[in-house]
Amino acid sequence: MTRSNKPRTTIVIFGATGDLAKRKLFPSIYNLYKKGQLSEEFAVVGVARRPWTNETIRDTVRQSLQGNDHAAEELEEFCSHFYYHPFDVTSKSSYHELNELLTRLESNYHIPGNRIFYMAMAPEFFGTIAVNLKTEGLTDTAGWTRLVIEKPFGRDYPSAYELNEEIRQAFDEDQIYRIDHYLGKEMVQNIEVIRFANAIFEPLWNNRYISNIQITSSETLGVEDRGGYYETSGALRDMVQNHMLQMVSLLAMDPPIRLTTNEIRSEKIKVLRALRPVTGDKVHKYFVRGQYGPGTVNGKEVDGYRNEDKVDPQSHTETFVAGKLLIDNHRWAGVPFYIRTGKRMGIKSTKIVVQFKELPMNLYFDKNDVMHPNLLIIHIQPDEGISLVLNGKKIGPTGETIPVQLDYSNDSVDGVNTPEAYERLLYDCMLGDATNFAHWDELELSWKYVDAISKVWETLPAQFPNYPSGSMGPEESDRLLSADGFHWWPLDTGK
Ligand SMILES: NC(=O)C1=CN([C@@H]2O[C@H](COP(=O)(O)OP(=O)(O)OC[C@H]3O[C@@H](n4cnc5c(N)ncnc54)[C@H](OP(=O)(O)O)[C@@H]3O)[C@@H](O)[C@H]2O)C=CC1
Ligand SMILES: O=C1O[C@H](COP(=O)(O)O)[C@@H](O)[C@H](O)[C@H]1O
Repeated sequence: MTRSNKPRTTIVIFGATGDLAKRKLFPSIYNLYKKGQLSEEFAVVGVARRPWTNETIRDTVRQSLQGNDHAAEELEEFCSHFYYHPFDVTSKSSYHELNELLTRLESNYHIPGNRIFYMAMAPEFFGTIAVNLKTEGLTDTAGWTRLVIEKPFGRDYPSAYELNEEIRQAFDEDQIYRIDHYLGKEMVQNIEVIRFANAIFEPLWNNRYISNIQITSSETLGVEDRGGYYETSGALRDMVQNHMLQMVSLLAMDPPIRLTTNEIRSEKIKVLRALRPVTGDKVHKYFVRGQYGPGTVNGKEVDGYRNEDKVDPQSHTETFVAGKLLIDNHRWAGVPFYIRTGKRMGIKSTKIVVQFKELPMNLYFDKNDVMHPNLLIIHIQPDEGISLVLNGKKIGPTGETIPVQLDYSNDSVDGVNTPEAYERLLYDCMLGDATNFAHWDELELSWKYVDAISKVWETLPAQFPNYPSGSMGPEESDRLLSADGFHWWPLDTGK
């Protein structure tokens, strides 16, 4: 790896004492370090209110890496690059002191003023911090400065717009890296390759050959300790506005003319522009919401959502969403994209199933009434891979057809341990590659799409809870597909 692939950088983590930093960011930075993707000359500065010291943050980093395979000496060397700065987001002097620390570290580590500011604290501070970074001179360096913004980016279009305007006072669009961690997942990134590097798929990737596409992201966990946040969000804002619509865009976009950030983003944006808005009465026809009640998940009895910590016992917040999306363009007219996501479901799985249309005529009608449709399954997590379901001859004299499956699994490739989404995204940010981050135009369109749905849901209380924990969501979700003559493919299809 050449030096240009490992820019000398300081990473400033706002919210370094929090959960995200400990669970995702520290281990990701460590993995980059171990793989040699970080320059030896780097510094990480943790910022939060708690009166921690450099030693406290280094201890926390050590704890967060427990269970990782590492040599003690290597770990100590890694931790020595971590610094802590107690901070008040509204105090100018906090920014001045931080700037002094950064300047000192840049001199010690020969870092040419490259700074990543990572916003990992409550979203209400994102705008204030961004503006202060500019006004107090922290973006005024000899190198580049980039702002990484965690979700949620607003809670609807107006609040997202306001936040964006605030941030744009301080950073240009090309300096802003809005995280959608699904875009860092190995198999989400593979969607593009499967589509654009295989002659057998792209010619069929349209409404002549595909009957429907199903995207499921189901979780077995409930809201855990995030009840407070989730009450203001719900599954539509938490998962659909970002991760689910990002996957729809990647599946539906036209081939970009080049694999550059701008060309890819431009094609994804066209998909979001072509989404048929779901408004008024249509919301009940095209979207289903659910909330989990008590039940059994992985053999364990669990409470319903309304009994979770920091949740209103009468809450109308949805923990499940299924929807039918239509894309009004030549390629996709008439092809439903079904999405489904929920908490406390029977299985943890993110999967895409592309169902191809039937052949015009079934030559094997006397042996099989119905032929199994061809399926392309993209396994995103926890297993990573691709399956193709074809029809073959059943062994023996009957001449019947049976579905046969070709499987590729990332796990079966020797020595492959696919990087964590955060690891990949941090590295992209260091390299200045914003392809796998959300552009403002994508946020604008996706918020407007989901706002129309939440507007209707907010006016009409739901009959909650309407699915037991451990199930696959409310029955209406099945009816959404059966009304069109389809069904959700079981999540163990292609395993
Ligand atoms: N945790 C996760 O898995 C995920 C989190 N996110 C997003 O990441 C962000 C952080 O989440 P998470 O780590 O879970 O949150 P936590 O509540 O665990 O941490 C919040 C952090 O912000 C700091 N903080 C809070 N108020 C202030 C303040 N006034 N001045 C300075 N620091 C402050 C806290 O430290 P202190 O109390 O010491 O000041 C703490 O370090 C949120 O936007 C969240 O939505 C996104 C996806 C997943
Ligand atoms: O962004 C979020 O994603 C997680 C699910 O992520 P995954 O990588 O485990 O699929 C979800 O639990 C959380 O509520 C949401 O904020």
